[in-house]
Amino acid sequence: MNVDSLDGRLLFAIPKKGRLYEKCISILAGADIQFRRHARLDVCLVLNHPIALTDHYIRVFLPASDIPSFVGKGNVDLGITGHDVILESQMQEHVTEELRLGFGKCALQVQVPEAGAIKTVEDLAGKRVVTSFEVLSGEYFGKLDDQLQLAGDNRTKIEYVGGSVEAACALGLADGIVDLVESGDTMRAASLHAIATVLETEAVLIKSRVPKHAAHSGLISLITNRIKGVVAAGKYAICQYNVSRDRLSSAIAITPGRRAPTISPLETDDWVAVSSMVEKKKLAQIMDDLVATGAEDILIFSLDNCRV
Ligand SMILES: Nc1ncnc2c1ncn2[C@@H]1O[C@H](COP(=O)(O)OP(=O)(O)OP(=O)(O)O)[C@@H](O)[C@H]1O
Ligand SMILES: O=P(O)(O)OC[C@H]1O[C@H](OP(=O)(O)OP(=O)(O)O)[C@H](O)[C@@H]1O
Repeated sequence: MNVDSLDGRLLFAIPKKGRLYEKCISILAGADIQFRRHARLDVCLVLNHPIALTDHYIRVFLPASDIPSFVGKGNVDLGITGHDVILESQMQEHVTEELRLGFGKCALQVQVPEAGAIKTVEDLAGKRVVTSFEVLSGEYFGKLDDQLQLAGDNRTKIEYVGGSVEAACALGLADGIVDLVESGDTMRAASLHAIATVLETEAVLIKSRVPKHAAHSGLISLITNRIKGVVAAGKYAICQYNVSRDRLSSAIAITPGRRAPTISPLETDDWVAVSSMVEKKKLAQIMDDLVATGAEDILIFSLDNCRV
């Protein structure tokens, strides 16, 4: 593909590797945006789109950490990356976070050796901190140093490393680190523990505040709505059950739905069937409560996709 073929097309960046990659691919597959990626080529044409999209849309694979600045400067129209990465690259004024995507959830935490003398961030202030997040860590310890009135050489020393941050204390490079924690396995394996949280983060869909092509705005909304549908389908399920009319109001209070539940008559006069959207993470409690209220034949259906 030559560079001219990018002209006028909508560009959508997703991380080329790493923690967010697989989920991004499955979200875009759910939005029915198909593509073929050639070996060693980080730009690829979308294959399948309905007439309005054909030849207007290109997927670009970039390092997660570069996506905010490409989108923020308007070179790329849409992107998926971590909220943490947007703040670290100081692009929050230049992009809008359109949608939280519900994956890539973790926390940026201050960590120190479990067995060491440092127990609090105040103990760590003024010492050496190693991190890949030097902007966010600099802001965090800058405020702390100010509060503790540390000046000059007594202020916290932040040093950047590109990876394996968790090894820095054991190697004698740092007194503490700032790094991402999800399960805590990496932290525990390095005999570290967290003493403060700098930031909670998850993957987000972003768009530029300064788009280069105003003509893309319709396509951007269409893609955003498709992705919203895929994300909502992952969050909700359909709950269907039968309940007697005299218990209907208490059952509806348990499953109010997004707008309202669908209620259908059954052949038996005094019973109805109820169908309602429910949050997946509340399913077990909802089913317990429905049983307790007298509902029967409770069925849960997964959603493949939706528009809500
Ligand atoms: N353990 C984790 N659990 C959940 N999300 C994570 C985790 N680690 C990283 N992330 C999210 O994924 C983003 C990219 O992290 P990842 O470690 O995959 O980057 P990478 O591809 O190795 O980095 P780079 O492209 O800068 O080399 C992070 O900024 C964060 O938002
Ligand atoms: O709490 P956990 O579940 O162990 O996750 C945390 C780890 O995940 C990330 O690194 P990743 O494994 O993506 O590799 P990287 O260090 O090469 O970025 C992060 O930098 C931590 O090291």
